[in-house]
Amino acid sequence: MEQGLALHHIGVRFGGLTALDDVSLRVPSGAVVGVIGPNGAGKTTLFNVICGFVTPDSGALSLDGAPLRPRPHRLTRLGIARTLQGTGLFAGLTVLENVMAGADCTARAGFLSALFALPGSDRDERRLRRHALGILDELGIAGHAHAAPGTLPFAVRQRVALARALAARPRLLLLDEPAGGLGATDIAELAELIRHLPRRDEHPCAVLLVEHHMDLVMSVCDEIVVLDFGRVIATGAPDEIRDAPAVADAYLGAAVDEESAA
Ligand SMILES: Nc1ncnc2c1ncn2[C@@H]1O[C@H](COP(=O)(O)OP(=O)(O)OP(=O)(O)O)[C@@H](O)[C@H]1O
Repeated sequence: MEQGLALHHIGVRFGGLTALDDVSLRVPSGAVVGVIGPNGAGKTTLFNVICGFVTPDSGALSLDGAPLRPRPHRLTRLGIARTLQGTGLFAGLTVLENVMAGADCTARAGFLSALFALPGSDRDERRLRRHALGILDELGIAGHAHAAPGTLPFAVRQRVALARALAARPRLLLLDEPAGGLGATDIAELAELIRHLPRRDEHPCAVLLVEHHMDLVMSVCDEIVVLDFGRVIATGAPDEIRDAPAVADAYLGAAVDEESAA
């Protein structure tokens, strides 16, 4: 049986506009797969299909060979976690509490009862706290556990958002433009972190990365899928994608369009 996520011939239309057209791709367990493409190519729509925010008009998804009908509130239970553009952290909670809140549904019940000091929740809370601290430590930000997210630099907040997603012990992590707003050093560190995710000692997870930042995608992905006008125009290893004429054409076309619009 094929392990991992697969999209089979996905089509999405918004009125008369075809946002995704016959898109197929795989994210095998243990792999980092990138989705790139010029503005409007369909990357966010693809992400939204996998998260269940957008229901495809045609095609199907599968997880470990079984049919998958994603719903945003059930993703965690399926072993899928995501980070969104921006960090989306809870401003009123500490870093540690934010990460504890990302744990799975059973644990989250523990977290909520702990938050409201319900009886019998101490053991759950200690277990959750240990788990969350372990992830903060793994991501090199344990020193910020008791800080309010708003007091921290953006790059650290991004890591907290990643830690919160990992707290749910996902087998697949969806990253939506994680390099947005980061400088070159932060991006290099993020690349190292992403490469580490499928090799974690506990709970290794595959990654689907939707990203504009080409250097990051080229340096972390095992495979890259290139979208243009909603269609897959190339799939391959970073070296193959870098040299593919269709990819250069798509980006060049987009650059020319932007220039003439300006
Ligand atoms: N909810 C929507 N209703 C109508 N059209 C939409 C909707 N969402 C996206 N589109 C259109 O679908 C196409 C694909 O958009 P999408 O946001 O998926 O592209 P993208 O590759 O993520 O672009 P960017 O890199 O600019 O974020 C675009 O033409 C966009 O205008």
